[in-house]
Amino acid sequence: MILCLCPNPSIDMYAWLNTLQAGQANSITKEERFPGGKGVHVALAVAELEEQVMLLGFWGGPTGQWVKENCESKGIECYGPELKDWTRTCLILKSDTYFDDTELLGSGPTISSADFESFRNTFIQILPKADCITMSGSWPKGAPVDAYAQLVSLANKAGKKIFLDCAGEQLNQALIQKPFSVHINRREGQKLFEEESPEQIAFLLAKQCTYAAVTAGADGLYLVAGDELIHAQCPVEDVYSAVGSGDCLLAGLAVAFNRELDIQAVAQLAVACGAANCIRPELGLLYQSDVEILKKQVLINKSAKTSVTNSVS
Ligand SMILES: O=P(O)(O)OC[C@@]1(O)O[C@H](CO)[C@@H](O)[C@@H]1O
Repeated sequence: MILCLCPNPSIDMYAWLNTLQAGQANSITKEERFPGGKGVHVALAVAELEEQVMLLGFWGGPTGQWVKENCESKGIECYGPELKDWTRTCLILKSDTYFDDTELLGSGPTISSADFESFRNTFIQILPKADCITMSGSWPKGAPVDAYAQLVSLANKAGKKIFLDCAGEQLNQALIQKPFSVHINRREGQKLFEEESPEQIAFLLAKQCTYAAVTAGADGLYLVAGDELIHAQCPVEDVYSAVGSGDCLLAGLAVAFNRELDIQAVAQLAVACGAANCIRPELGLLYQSDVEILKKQVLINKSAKTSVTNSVS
């Protein structure tokens, strides 16, 4: 059983536009809605890979119910406090010709300390049922800055493997607790370590966790464990959208570790899941049939640590 946390779910809406001009009325020519928020995507991908899933989130108003019911219809067990404030909408502006995918991220409802306590208590209650835990995405306003750190500490004490994907101060605080696996993208790594190379970022990150996963867009995944580096890439043509592919990659990592696959097979499944999301129009979703085909196309390189120049604070 994999427990996925999504503190700030969303309705992700693709809005198609022919043009986009600030200060003008712009017509949306087509709109599509999907259940979203990083942890919701992870949970849906894990369910598609035929693992049992629990999903813990804050569910706000009718929009929150819509996301929750969508997940329940896929067999996902949903938990977490209900809020009066509505779950956010994240807009992904799409255009065939005019611009690249442009995201407008809602900030979501504001939670109280009682709401956070309720979330934390539910986490403690369901933790014994989980074999491993994914924690990903932002927190709603009002959450403590060490929200993930508190939950990582609880999960570590219970001996559960954590797969963490977050940014900023939540990440800094959580790293102090040494989560099992940390997943960041290259951009976040550059900010964190002032280092350009994804390999070096992964080695630096690996000082604070057992497995460090750094994604670099089309350049794939750099996965470091101790002195060992795996670089895995899955070349795909006709990328529809990369939004949500990091979430699907995280789902692949958690599922592969949970199945106790060897490290190369972990990297292979993870990048195939990320690529499977890119080729389909459904935002943040993947199909197992695509994953099986893409797994065979994954290119893997294994090497040992050479030199890391920066030091980690
Ligand atoms: O604000 P967060 O939670 O960090 O990220 C939100 C988000 O960008 O992440 C998903 C794509 O990865 C989308 O569902 C959503 O728009």
